[in-house]
Amino acid sequence: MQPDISVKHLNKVYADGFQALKDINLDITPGEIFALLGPNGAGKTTLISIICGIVNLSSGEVKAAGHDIVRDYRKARESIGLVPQELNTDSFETVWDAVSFSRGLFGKAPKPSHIKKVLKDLSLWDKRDNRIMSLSGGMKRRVMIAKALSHEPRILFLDEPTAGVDVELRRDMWEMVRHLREDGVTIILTTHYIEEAEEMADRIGVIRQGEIILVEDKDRLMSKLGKKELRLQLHSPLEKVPGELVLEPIELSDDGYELIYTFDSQQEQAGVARLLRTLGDIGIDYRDLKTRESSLEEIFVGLVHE
Ligand SMILES: Nc1ncnc2c1ncn2[C@@H]1O[C@H](COP(=O)(O)OP(=O)(O)OP(=O)(O)O)[C@@H](O)[C@H]1O
Repeated sequence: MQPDISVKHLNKVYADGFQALKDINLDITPGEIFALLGPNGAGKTTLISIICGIVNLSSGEVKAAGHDIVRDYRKARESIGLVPQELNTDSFETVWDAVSFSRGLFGKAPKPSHIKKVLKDLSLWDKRDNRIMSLSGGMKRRVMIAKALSHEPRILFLDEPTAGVDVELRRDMWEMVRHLREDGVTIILTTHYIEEAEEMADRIGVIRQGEIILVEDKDRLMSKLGKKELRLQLHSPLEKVPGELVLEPIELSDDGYELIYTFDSQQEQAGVARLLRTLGDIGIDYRDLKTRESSLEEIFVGLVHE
């Protein structure tokens, strides 16, 4: 299957000589939700802006829906909807007019049925005759998405879609993004809320100092790099980790009532079984046992600080 976005050996050096992107290679598959994670200044916006034709590339090749973004700019751009980080919505226009106008910018003939569907999908239909400036922040954000979808793009970029929105609205946005995917839209989002990537993404790319350091299926990433923790609450406190267990990745809590065993998801079964057997052999009783998996956030922090 031809990727919806194909980036090959992409480099970006800004006019001041700063190299913001270094040999980026990335393919985005049709219909996936791809989350691009990286610390501030890693190059996320630069990468998105190049794919969307807002910033010029220095070298390399980028295609969107099979069209080269330099040689075939119009076709490439037409296939993309972009919801930028900055809200640009201090407008006297009505929601309906603004969204219809955006479609016109791509040279597409008016299609009120599509505008109506987009506004309904984004719960903006009741607000269609309201001026944008009179809407709440959350509604304005929806208008930005509606504008980005007005010309029926097959690829949607969301740059920090939920920055500064409250938890409830964030959940609404996630729901909306899932619906878009069900409609067949390919979605690429950048986010600082790692929980957002964990919740939504099929695949995750991590960018650090202009380089993509990892691209991985989310579930595989979490099972590959994630750690699990097993906490055993003991009946009576221990003074130190028993000699039989000192070679294991095990710690004793300060009060002596808890043994904490950390293990890779892959080693799981053998290690835990051995541990529990040993505890039985040496007569240590526990009254409760809890496991915890590391979150994507912990994995991410580990990756970017390596
Ligand atoms: N026009 C420019 N000229 C020179 N350097 C720039 C320019 N735009 C961005 N940069 C630099 O390129 C690097 C990447 O910036 P970019 O905005 O792409 O990062 P980001 O990952 O999107 O960060 P954030 O999460 O803060 O939005 C930063 O060091 C930034 O200072």
